[in-house]
Amino acid sequence: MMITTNPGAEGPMRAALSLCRRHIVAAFGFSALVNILYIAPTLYMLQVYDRVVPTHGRLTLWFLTAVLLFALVTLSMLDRVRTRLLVRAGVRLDATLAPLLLDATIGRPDQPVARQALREFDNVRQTLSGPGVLALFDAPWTPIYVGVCFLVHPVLGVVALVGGTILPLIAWRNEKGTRTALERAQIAATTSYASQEAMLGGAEAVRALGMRRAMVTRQLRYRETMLALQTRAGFTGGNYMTATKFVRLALQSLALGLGALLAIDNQISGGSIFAASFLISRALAPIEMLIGSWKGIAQAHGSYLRLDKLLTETQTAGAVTQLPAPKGTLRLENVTLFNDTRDGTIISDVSLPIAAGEVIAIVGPSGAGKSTLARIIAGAIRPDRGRVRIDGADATDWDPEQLAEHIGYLPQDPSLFAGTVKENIARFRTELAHDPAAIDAAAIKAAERARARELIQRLPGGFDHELKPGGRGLSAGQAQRVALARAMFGDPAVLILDEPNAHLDAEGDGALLAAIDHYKKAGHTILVVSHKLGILPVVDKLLVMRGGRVEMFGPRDEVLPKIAPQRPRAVPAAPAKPAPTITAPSASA
Ligand SMILES: Nc1ncnc2c1ncn2[C@@H]1O[C@H](COP(=O)(O)OP(=O)(O)OP(=O)(O)O)[C@@H](O)[C@H]1O
Repeated sequence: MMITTNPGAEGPMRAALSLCRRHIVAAFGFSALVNILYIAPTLYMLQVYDRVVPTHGRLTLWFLTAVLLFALVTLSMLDRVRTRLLVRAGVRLDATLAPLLLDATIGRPDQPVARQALREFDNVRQTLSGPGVLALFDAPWTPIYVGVCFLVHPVLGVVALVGGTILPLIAWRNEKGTRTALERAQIAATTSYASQEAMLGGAEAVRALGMRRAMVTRQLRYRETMLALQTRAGFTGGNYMTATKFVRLALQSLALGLGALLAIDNQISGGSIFAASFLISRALAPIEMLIGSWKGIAQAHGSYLRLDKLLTETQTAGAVTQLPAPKGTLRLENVTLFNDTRDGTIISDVSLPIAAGEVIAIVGPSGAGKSTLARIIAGAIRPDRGRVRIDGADATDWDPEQLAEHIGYLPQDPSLFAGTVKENIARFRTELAHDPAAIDAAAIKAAERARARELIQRLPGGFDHELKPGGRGLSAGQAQRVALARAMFGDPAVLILDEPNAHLDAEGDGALLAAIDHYKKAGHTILVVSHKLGILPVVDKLLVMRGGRVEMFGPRDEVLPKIAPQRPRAVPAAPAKPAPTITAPSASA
């Protein structure tokens, strides 16, 4: 079932939980039966002391024992069933939420909670079927046990009532005393794990640059913060746990003593002494268990809230109308992107018309915002203001996965993944149970379009060459050409290539130029971010960026003399040597 968020409606986590409501309600119902059966040993004890021992009734003892064993076997089975119901609820929750959470992690990789989302979710799922939740289900039975104590004798009832009042107070103090520390510890842990993951991603550079000890020290500092907060919460929780144990043991013993006094005065039977102590212990057990498991419950609750926020923020609208395949007309309207602190912009008010079939080179100095603009047009990030229109329709009106089929994007860092070269080129469509033969054919065609087929076939295993995590196993130039083939998979109407020739040799440069030329002739729209002149022969227009703004935009032959007056007038047909770089004029020029 699809979970969507409407303003004012229940959050996505709650909506998912409500899908498991039947399991949870059933587990609660079984808890009621379990708690009724927990009285069986007490009744057995009463009967043995008060009926069997005085009358020497062996047969009665056999009968009572048989009934008790039957009750205990039933209790164990019911206990097992309620635990299994909660585990099943967890599995169901996983089936509903794991795809949404994985999707959300891709949507917000900048957030530590997104990086740890599945770990946080596993925490919630395991807590759901853990002893803390069972204790929560048992807790409503505490007043009933206290009531039964009153039935044995009002004095013993008062002792149970004292325990039933003091322990929830301790539990409440425990919750108040540890909540903030636990929340902070959890956030510190999430940040620490996320930073560790990032460090491992750059482990090679860390080793080569002699940053090993420095990075370990920094990582330990994060852990220290996390440990200090966890220790503080642990100490506070431990104090309350000790107090709980003391109160329970003291009241249990007191009940024995008082019971003995009452028995001496012939107000209760001998068996009732032990029965009352047992009932008090049973009445207080869930509260004691709750205090003991509170850390886990509070952490799971924190995770629940963070995941709910993440899902609410990243959820895409439900079904959107399927639009026809675009021809490739682009229009940028006041596209603006703020920086992280939102006190400045990375892209400011960019408005551009790009006709279908045009080839645009985006140039400008480092940090001008070229890659960021390319990422926005490719749909990798959303602008904070303004819109990108494709064939007149706002890009956000498209189903992102459907739109991505019509956009080929080559990021600055090739971003290949563990898997075969073919799987990477085919954008892992093999995972979606599409026709494998058609995917193979499309992957080979894309490699041919990118002029990368020969290069791939020279690899061990060719198209089935396995890449390691992070796409390792190829040279930078090879990776770039495989990523170019991936961009061209499915002959998309729009191609956005960010520094496609950054790592290419002369052969690669030529191949790239031929590939772009082919797409241009076929009427595809192409945007190329580049510092190199090699692509100029196929370029129609130049977009010059500076400081996140459009500095110049127009036909190549009009813009080029203004930004590179030192260049020879004729545009080279193809670079014989490594291509020189395109430089925008300095701000003062
Ligand atoms: N992920 C990010 N988070 C925050 N700021 C970013 C991010 N990526 C880029 N920036 C900022 O955006 C600005 C533009 O960066 P961008 O990568 O778009 O420049 P560029 O013109 O492509 O540079 P280059 O030619 O060096 O690749 C930079 O000042 C950079 O600090």
